[in-house]
Amino acid sequence: MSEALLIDNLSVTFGSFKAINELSLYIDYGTVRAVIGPNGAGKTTLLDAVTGKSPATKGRIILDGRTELTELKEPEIVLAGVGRKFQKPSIFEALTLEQNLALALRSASRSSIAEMFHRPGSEELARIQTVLETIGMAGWGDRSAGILSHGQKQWLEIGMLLMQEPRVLLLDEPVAGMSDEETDRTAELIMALRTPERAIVVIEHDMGFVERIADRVTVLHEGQLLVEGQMEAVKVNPRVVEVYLGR
Ligand SMILES: Nc1ncnc2c1ncn2[C@@H]1O[C@H](COP(=O)(O)OP(=O)(O)OP(=O)(O)O)[C@@H](O)[C@H]1O
Repeated sequence: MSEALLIDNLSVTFGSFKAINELSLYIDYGTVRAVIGPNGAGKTTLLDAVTGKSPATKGRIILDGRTELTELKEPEIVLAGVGRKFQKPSIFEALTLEQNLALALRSASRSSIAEMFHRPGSEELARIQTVLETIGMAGWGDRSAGILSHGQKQWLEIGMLLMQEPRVLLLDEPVAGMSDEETDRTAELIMALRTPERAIVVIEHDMGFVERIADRVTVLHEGQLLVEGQMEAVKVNPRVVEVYLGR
């Protein structure tokens, strides 16, 4: 099987500054990859390049062995199978969970506001129920998203991504601001989302969380790959301790 995501000699430049500097890595289906590193290492920029938010200056980003993402626009990248969760949830608090999930199905194609009031068909309703179960919120479909806790809002947003059935799921600091219990549940959710048809990439500063979920860890430093491997080896690597963990 092809890699879910192949990053090949990627550079992203802002003016004369190289936020990503000739970076190569690949991520297999069925795995969770954590991307760690100090502030400014280029982690968010890497996700921005994958999703088309920041254009690559050089290099290739290949989805599923065939789709060159650097040639696509942001909505096309979503439709190609890349879902991204930003740190701050972008749910609609005035709508119910079900309406949020229904909307997520159409938002990638940038439909009109009128779509908000479209009534979902039976197939769509079934998908919404499955997603609500996956995120541990079965039976909550008709509740307002505005009443959710911080953690629940994050899970709803992950649910909104799942409506698109992404092959690559990108999560930017998914447990920032969460309680220990919410963090535990998020780790369980991510493990449940790790299927053979999907790859998950997580940027995170919570090393305990990374240790629990990551099959492999990529350490970035100044836009380049510092070290890659399993967390047990990465966390005792002297270079990683020097630039990141030991600080
Ligand atoms: N749009 C932009 N214009 C100019 N510089 C940028 C832009 N986006 C990011 N940078 C710079 O690129 C570098 C990498 O930033 P990035 O946000 O990718 O780091 P990070 O590893 O995600 O850091 P953090 O852990 O703080 O989120 C930083 O020096 C940042 O200031």
